This record gives sequence, structure tokens and C-alpha cells, in this order.
Amino acid sequence: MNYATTNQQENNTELLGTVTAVQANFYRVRLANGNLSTKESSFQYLLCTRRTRLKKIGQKVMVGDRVVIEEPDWQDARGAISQVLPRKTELQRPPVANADRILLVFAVAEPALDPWQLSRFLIEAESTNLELCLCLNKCDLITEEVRKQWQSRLKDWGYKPVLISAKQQQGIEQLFQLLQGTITIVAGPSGVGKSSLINQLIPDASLRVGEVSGKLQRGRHTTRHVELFELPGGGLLADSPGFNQPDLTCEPMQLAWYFPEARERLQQGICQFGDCLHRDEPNCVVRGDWERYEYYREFLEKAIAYQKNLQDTPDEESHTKLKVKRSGKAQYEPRLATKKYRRRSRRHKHQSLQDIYSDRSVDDLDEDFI
Ligand SMILES: Nc1nc2c(ncn2[C@@H]2O[C@H](COP(=O)(O)OP(=O)(O)OP(=O)(O)O)[C@@H](O)[C@H]2O)c(=O)[nH]1
Ligand SMILES: [Zn+2]
Repeated sequence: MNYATTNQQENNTELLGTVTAVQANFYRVRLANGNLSTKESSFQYLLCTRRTRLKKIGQKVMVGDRVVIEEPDWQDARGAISQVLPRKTELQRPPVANADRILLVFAVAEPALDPWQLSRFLIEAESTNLELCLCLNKCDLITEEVRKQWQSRLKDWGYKPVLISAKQQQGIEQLFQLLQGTITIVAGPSGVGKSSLINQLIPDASLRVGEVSGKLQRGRHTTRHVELFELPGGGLLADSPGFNQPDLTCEPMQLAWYFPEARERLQQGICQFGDCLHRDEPNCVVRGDWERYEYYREFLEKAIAYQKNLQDTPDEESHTKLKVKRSGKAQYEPRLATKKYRRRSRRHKHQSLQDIYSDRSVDDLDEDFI
């Protein structure tokens, strides 16, 4: 028995922890023996279930959630989650609660840095409203001059990138400082060096693989599966398979706010029309001579097309839907046609979005989807 930790219970204080992985109905919880910024990474983990009461009230438990644990069984490292503390932030793709920041990783070469692709990812990251840190990797492959060119170009976009080389371990210390004591989600396209960077940040590979249960092992590339890994200097890091194909699913009216250049203009002036989409409207403060304005126009058309498609064809895509019963059994049922004149509930709209953009498989489903 671990007396050091049980003391917390004897003192009548709650046993608190952070959920670092979720699979089916099990939650791996890192106990809070101190705060996130502690230098000692001697955290204890419990494999927990969720109290029936939480299921009944529909309280979901997400990775990143701060939870209260009851009846810890120290011998078998088990427990039960009895309460989920209020979330600071909540992200759907990847599903992470209380994340502080997105660390968007791109490479300056191999593959070549494509401003259009970078912008797609930036928009996706901006739309989360989390703090955004842009990290440019593989700086060992370019000259000082090219480095400066990128820095200056990105400054005009409104970003101050952290330049690193995971291979030559340059700039890693700067990132360590930044990530300390916070929950960060790593995102970026394939091949830019995310894994190499994570290996630098968390050199002890055993920290990256769930030790509690074989079921919690890494490597399931579904948008639903996400895991938090402990940084040796304190803080938690999540890889984000669900963040790798950004779609322009935001409200067209919101899009301009996700471009720092446009945001600045909107903060300094007012368009004549309240519903200005900053295309050809008279007296628009956003339209103008800034590098990414053309991207804005292009992304806007995509966002409009996406919203239109969502309104027109939510039910025609599939004539069946997956229904998960209270017993946990899943079965396909015919979809009912949505009556054109019936207003769809917000909850329904929300679910449609998720259905279209999650690649979850039947065995990923749990009772949260009832
Ligand atoms: N020159 C150079 N190569 C790097 C650097 N970082 C990573 N690489 C190489 O880039 C390739 C891709 O690196 P990964 O870490 O697998 O990239 P990733 O982003 O995790 O890729 P996915 O797993 O496909 O998402 C590997 O061959 C790495 O050796 C760097 O700083 N400099
Ligand atoms: Zn405008």
C-alpha cells in the first residue's frame, strides 16, 4: 500500500488526477501528487472506471479531464472516477479537455514549406481558440538567409515561429520552457518531424507507452484515440492524429477572425455591413493588400460550400445509422428522412458534424454515444 498517497484521503482531501488515456470504458488517470510543473515525474497511475452515476447523468470523461477518484485499490492500481471537474477548454478533434495550446509543427524543407497548406493548418488551429505556437522544424536544411526570409514573411502573417532542428537538437530547450506545466497538443502534416520532436522532448520511450494496460497502447490512428504523455520537465503532451487533415468547417462569418492580419483590421476598423464577408462589399476594412487575402477568399468559398452541403444533405449520405443501445450493443437502423420544414436540434447538428468527420469504428464506441 502506498501510504504517501493514502494520506491525502485520511486528511479528508479528495484524490485528484488527470485522465491521460481513454479506451472503451477504462480511463488511465495520473494522480496529482503536486502540480503539473513539478520537476519530479514520479506520478502514480490508476486504471479507473466511471461511476454509474456519471453515466446516468451523461457526464463524459475525456483525456485531459481533472477528476476525483474514489475507492482507490492501491494493490491493483485501480479506482473509480466519481466526479469530473469543470473544464477550462474542450476540443472535439482530437477530443482533449483542458488543453492550453496547440504546437503546430511544419518543416522548412523536405517536404518544402507550402504556405497554402500551412495556412489551412493555421486556420484549423486558430479555430480552437487555444494558444497557438508555430514551430518550424528541419532548420538544419536551410541557410540563415532563408530562415530570416521565413521569419519575416510569417511576421507579416502575424506569427513568430520557433525555429528548431529535431535532428540537431536545436531550439528544443526553448520549447521545453514553453511547454512546462501545461497541456499541449502537437499537430502538423505527415513527415515534418513530429515524432522526432516528441522523441527529443520525451527521451524516455517508456513514458510514451501506456504501462497500465495493454489495451491502452499507442498506435490507433483514429480521431477518437488520443493520449497524453508526460514531459520530463513537467507538463503533458498529446499527439493528435485527428488534427492532420484540416477541413474548413468553420462558420464563414468567423473565418476572417482566424487570420491574424484580418483580425487586426477588424479590431481597428468596422466594415459598413455587419454581415460583411469581406469579398466585394463596399467599405470593407478587411479586403486589401495583404499576402494571404487570396487564401482568405479561397477558404471562404470552401467554408460556404461546406456549410451549404451540411444543410442540404445531412441524411442522404447514408440510409442507415449506427445506434448504440444502453446494453452497449450496436446495430444499424434505417435513417428517417428529415422533414424539410422541421428545425433540426442543435444537438443533432453537432452530431452530424462529428459523424462525418470522425473515422471511429464500431469498437471505438462506448456508451457515450447513446
Ligand atoms: N534534416 C532533418 N530531418 C529531420 C528532422 N526531424 C525529422 N527529420 C526526418 O524527417 C523524417 C520524418 O520524421 P518523423 O519524425 O517521422 O515525422 P512525423 O511528422 O512524425 O511523420 P508522421 O509519422 O508521418 O506523421 C524522418 O526521416 C526524420 O529523420 C530535422 O530536424 N532535420
Ligand atoms: Zn468586410
